[in-house]
Amino acid sequence: MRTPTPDTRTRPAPGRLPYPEWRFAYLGPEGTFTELALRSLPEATGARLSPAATATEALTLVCRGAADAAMLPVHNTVAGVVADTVRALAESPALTVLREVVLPVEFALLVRPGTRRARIRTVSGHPHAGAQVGGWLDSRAPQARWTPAPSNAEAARRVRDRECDAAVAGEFTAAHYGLQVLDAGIQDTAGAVTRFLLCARPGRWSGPRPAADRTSLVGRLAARPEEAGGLLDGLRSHPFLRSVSLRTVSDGRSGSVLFADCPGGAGQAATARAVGLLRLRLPGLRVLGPYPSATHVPSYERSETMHTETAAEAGLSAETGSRDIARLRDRIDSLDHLLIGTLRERLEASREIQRIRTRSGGSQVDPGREAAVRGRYAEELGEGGTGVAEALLDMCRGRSPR
Ligand SMILES: O=C(O)C(=O)C[C@]1(C(=O)O)C=C[C@@H](O)C=C1
Repeated sequence: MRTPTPDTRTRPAPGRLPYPEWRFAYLGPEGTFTELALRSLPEATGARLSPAATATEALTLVCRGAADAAMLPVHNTVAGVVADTVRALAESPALTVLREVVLPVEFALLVRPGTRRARIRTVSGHPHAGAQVGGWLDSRAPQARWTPAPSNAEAARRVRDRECDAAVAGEFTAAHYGLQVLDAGIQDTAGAVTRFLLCARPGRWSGPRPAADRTSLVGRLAARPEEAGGLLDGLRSHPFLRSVSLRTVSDGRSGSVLFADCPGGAGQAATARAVGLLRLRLPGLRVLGPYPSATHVPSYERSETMHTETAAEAGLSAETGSRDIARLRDRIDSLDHLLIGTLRERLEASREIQRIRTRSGGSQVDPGREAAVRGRYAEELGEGGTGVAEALLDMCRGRSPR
């Protein structure tokens, strides 16, 4: 399958320009798969799109208010997590994810017109592209030396400017840089897809709440990359985290960065439990989302308050005194997530018992059992425990007996 070429000159019908003033950053320069991913969103139609040289630069534009959202590649089914993106997300002040886009990716070898394969000495591309065409290059251009670039389109730019002989990029990238497609479909594995995330500052988008069915987390770990594996194994075996995908990359220094994907969004008990537990164990993690996965494609409306915030306000935290409070509140938020998830589960179990009992003619209430529940809470939590037990029982069976 060929990747479609985006026509940057085409303007859609006026009816398809609901948010013409949106400003998007993306991993550029022009001609990246990330640009394709961004252009696949209806919101990008007619909006101002700004290529950024790196993931960090794209997120900085968002944090400073110079862009409303940034599209970045985050994962590829063959090459894994995009380390630059995950590191940049971990370094950025609070951001969230609005949307996910998934695109099939196929690669071509691009050269200046007339270059023969035997004359290629240097080949460049994003490390992820390199990981997907390594076998092809070894067998078809073994003399070529690989030099990584921040993006495939940047590699194409380097070929155009004679800094390099060939680039591994999408076929559509050739037209942007006056290059020729020497070989197409050079990926070693068919059917690879890349996942992209549209990242924005929280609270800047309003409108209908889409069906958010995925929540991600990102953050720095104290563990060194070689220790991170053991840490992840421990987490993966926890019953709350069985359906959570956990991946780490090196932070480029001595530590690691974790990227986690949880199925489910706000209001789902299992997600709340998983998010709460992860943040409790790894307090440095930040929640991205929840957001609709690529199978759900809703539209967003921009918040009225969007332009009232200044760049100075963007992501800059308050002074030291409030930092401790913020940290502790983070912990409380994690604990509340956990509690809420657990409470929902308790509610379901309790209601099920009551249904079973009343269906067979019994009473909804079991005073003996309630006394035991009250006793346990009083014993474990002291005086306040009785009130907690009472509130719990009221919630689970309704408000009547005391
Ligand atoms: O354990 C039961 O029999 C329940 O029905 C559950 C439960 C509870 O939520 O703990 C709720 C109502 C009963 O009066 C007693 C206890």
